Amino acid sequence: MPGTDTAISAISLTKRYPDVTAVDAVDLQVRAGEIYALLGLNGAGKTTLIRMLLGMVRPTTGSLTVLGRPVGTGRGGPWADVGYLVETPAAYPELTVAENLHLVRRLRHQPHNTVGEVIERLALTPYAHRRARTLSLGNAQRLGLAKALLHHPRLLILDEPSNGLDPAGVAEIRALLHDLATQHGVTVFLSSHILTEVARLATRIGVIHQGTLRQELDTDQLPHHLHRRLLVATRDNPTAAAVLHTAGYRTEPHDGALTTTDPAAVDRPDDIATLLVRAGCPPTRLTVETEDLETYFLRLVAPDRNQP
Ligand SMILES: Nc1ncnc2c1ncn2[C@@H]1O[C@H](COP(=O)(O)OP(=O)(O)OP(=O)(O)O)[C@@H](O)[C@H]1O
Repeated sequence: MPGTDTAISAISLTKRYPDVTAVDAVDLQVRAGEIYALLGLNGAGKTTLIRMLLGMVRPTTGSLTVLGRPVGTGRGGPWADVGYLVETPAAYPELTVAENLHLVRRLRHQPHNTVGEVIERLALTPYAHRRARTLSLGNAQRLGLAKALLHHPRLLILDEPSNGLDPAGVAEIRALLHDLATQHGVTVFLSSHILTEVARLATRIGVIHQGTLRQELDTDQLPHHLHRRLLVATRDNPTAAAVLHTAGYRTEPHDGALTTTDPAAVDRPDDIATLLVRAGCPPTRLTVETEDLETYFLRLVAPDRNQP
């Protein structure tokens, strides 16, 4: 049984469609107060998993509790404490932003002033009296987030919340979600296909690929997972390679230089420099390169894909 500090608990959660297993035996525990990012390529199973969390899609097998309550498609779930945004949010197109929010407010039994507050919080003040159908994609997304947040939920479940936002909007939403989690104890579960973005926001990342959860990692451990290599160039690379080989380092030629992933070399480039200077082959270039986050992500989810 999940404890009270568990916001989401899924055990062997599976959704099979006739042609594809969209989510395949996923075990997931999200702790209260975490910002958990589900990361995956298009078609990985993110939306299906999120729809199951919200009771919009019935799992084929597996069990699921949200805020300690079993999720069914009927009434009586944890929904009063949950805010959500799934794909491009729907709004009444002929109603204004404020009117749309007042409708949600009445359904959620919230006081009148919550609408003004959430409009301000989501930087929607200039658009409050614009019809929803005239909003840009980014502002429609903001309206969707406003609807999700209006009733001060304890858990936010967001499918691609940065979808359609420009870089300033992405940064704003990131700051907002960070503030909700750290200052107000809100648990945030979100999906994304952009590792660089979630790496700046999430406390934990789950990588989903072809319906299975391939890896979970704490974001602060991310640097330890990135591949590193030492790149060294000299005026005579074949001789340098021979010197390093004799000293026990395996190198490979790369673009006018030599590279090695040997941790002893990557951690101590000064040793390599000393060795080469003593052999009369001083380095003209010596750098440690760290894999970028996107390359790491692709390596995790699609090792068979051609990478640059
Ligand atoms: N209602 C459905 N009927 C049949 N197959 C479906 C259905 N919904 C999703 N799928 C399939 O399940 C798989 C996972 O889809 P899903 O939408 O969950 O992925 P996703 O990670 O959210 O992708 P994206 O980033 O493109 O939104 C895909 O192969 C998709 O075609």
